[in-house]
Amino acid sequence: MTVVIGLTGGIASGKSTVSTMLEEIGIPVIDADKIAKEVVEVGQEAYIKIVATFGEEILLPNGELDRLKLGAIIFNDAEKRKILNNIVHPAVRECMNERKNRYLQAGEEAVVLDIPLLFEGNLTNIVDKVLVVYVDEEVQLDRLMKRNDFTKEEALARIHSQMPLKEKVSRSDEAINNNGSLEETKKTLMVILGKWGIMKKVKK
Ligand SMILES: CC(C)(COP(=O)(O)OP(=O)(O)OC[C@H]1O[C@@H](n2cnc3c(N)ncnc32)[C@H](O)[C@@H]1O)[C@@H](O)C(=O)NCCC(=O)NCCS
Ligand SMILES: Nc1ncnc2c1ncn2[C@@H]1O[C@H](COP(=O)(O)OP(=O)(O)OP(=O)(O)O)[C@@H](O)[C@H]1O
Repeated sequence: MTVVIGLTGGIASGKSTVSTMLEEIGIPVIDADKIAKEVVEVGQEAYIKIVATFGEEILLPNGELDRLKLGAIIFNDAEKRKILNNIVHPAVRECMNERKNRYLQAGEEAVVLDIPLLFEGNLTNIVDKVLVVYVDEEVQLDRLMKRNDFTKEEALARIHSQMPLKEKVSRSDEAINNNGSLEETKKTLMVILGKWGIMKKVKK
């Protein structure tokens, strides 16, 4: 039986970093952020709905979504965020499910669904185990500001649009503290996979 792992955390807490480690050891990862970008490409159903709802002012001159502009709107307005989520999330869920089923049919030992909003979107029922990657808020703020070149205000708006990380940790099966080095994070990850019995067929 394939173990379906839901990997989640907060913005810039280190999910992609852990995803890369999982891929390196041969465990397939389905990335919700990547799919959320695919389903809003020009001409897709979700794209058309977004333009109809938010107006053409959220487009770049080439017709693609201006993600910075749309982000500035939805991370500062809970109602508008809900509207965008209701457009994008059903398409993301459908696509993730299709890909997950393909891995199940292929008989993979484990498959990871990297979903930033696993708890917020009530998606814990589609996974067997929940793994949360967490950091302290100062570390999160610092890494997010550096990675995206955000002001403190922009970064905090994004952090506060999500469920507090402490709550995610308390609802997880296992959690990785990613305040330290990448080596420490990898070590914790390997211990957790071992606990879940996911080591046997994994390529080293
Ligand atoms: C608002 C958008 C255009 C901003 O794009 P941008 O390129 O700046 O960010 P990106 O998509 O890479 O997301 C970065 C991180 O932001 C956080 N985030 C994204 N959307 C949301 C949301 N609706 N609510 C809370 N946090 C979110 C996640 O932690 C995510 O990992 C984009 O995030 C979006 O379309 N969001 C709605 C879809 C969504 O919920 N995606 C996330 C998981 S499916
Ligand atoms: N242990 C670490 N030490 C130092 N920097 C780190 C560590 N882990 C992650 N980072 C850096 O912190 C930033 C955020 O990490 P990452 O992109 O993996 O987070 P994420 O949770 O996937 O973010 P998002 O929710 O935005 O997709 C990146 O710039 C990454 O290189």
